[in-house]
Amino acid sequence: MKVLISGGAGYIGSSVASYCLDSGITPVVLDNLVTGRREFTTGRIFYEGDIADGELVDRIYADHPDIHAVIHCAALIVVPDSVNDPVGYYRSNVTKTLEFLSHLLHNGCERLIFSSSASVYRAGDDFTVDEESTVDPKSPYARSKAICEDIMRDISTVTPLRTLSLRYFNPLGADPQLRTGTQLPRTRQVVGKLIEAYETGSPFRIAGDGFPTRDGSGIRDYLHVWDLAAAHVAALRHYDRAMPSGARSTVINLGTGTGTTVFELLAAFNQVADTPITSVVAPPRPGDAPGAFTRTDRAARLLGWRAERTLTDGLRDALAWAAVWDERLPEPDPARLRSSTP
Ligand SMILES: O=c1ccn([C@@H]2O[C@H](COP(=O)(O)OP(=O)(O)O[C@H]3O[C@H](CO)[C@H](O)[C@H](O)[C@H]3O)[C@@H](O)[C@H]2O)c(=O)[nH]1
Repeated sequence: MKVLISGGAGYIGSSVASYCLDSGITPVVLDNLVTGRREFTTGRIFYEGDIADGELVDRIYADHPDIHAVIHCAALIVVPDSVNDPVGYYRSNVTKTLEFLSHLLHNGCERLIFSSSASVYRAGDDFTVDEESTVDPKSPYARSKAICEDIMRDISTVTPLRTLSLRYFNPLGADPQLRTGTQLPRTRQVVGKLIEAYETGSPFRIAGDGFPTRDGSGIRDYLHVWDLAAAHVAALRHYDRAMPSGARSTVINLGTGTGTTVFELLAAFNQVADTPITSVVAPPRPGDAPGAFTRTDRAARLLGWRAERTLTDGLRDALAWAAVWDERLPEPDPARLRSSTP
């Protein structure tokens, strides 16, 4: 089986590509390398360019007429950046996705898997959500994902293209073989901040302890990126089963089913790290929500998939990835980051 992965040089896309290779599936990577890493494409079929570039998409299909499905991961993902630059975010995530979809339709694509986000949900009082929970995106980033899902649903109704949206909770860790991982060693996400505290000796800042959770800190559903990648391969293999009752589009949540607070995450990190880190309670980040974790029944039923790796596995692999990162990957060129938009 051959699969086109947009954003296949990013954190999730490259992990999915690695998992595909290990499963006997050939990934064809399309990435403009604005945030993706060329190093993650080494030895893989790779097209450098934009998802909105119709000629390029036509060329990919001409070169690979046996593409069975498309996994669309390419997107900008930083929530605060999306608040400051809604035009750029809607252009990258919505307008370009619409262009990409039209080029895929033109080339006869019938199966799409879309990287969506748990951030589209409004969580209930017990912090759990499932696929029937209210969609109430709070940032341009989250709204761009919800809009894309709506666009895909409309397109699926009247074209041969069926769409499966996978709503990710919080990925962490790296490919256990350390071929791919986060593009930067210290991401802005919480695990990046824990690693930064570990490496620099500065205290980790717990962003708020006044949320209505069991210990006051934010709660999330942390999912090993290798489990997340496995879910994509399950989705490729069980695509028809994932569309119950002849549905043309559906959504599935990908999480572990377990909520972890920041205090609990910190304790787990200190179990894994050889030197424990210190912490301070800081104010919450602007716009931060208490958080949510997912019920996992639909993913189990439709994909036959459940997360298998533990939080400890994820933190250990994140630390291992950070340790090899400096020797493997040079700093990205800041001029390139500034000058281009995916
Ligand atoms: O230095 C930090 C950073 C984070 N946190 C806490 O850690 C938890 C997780 O924060 P993350 O930033 O790792 O994750 P979020 O769920 O808040 O947001 C993540 O998921 C979003 C989509 O749901 C976007 O992808 C976003 O870029 C990504 O950071 C939150 O409770 C946050 O308050 C801290 O305590 N200290």
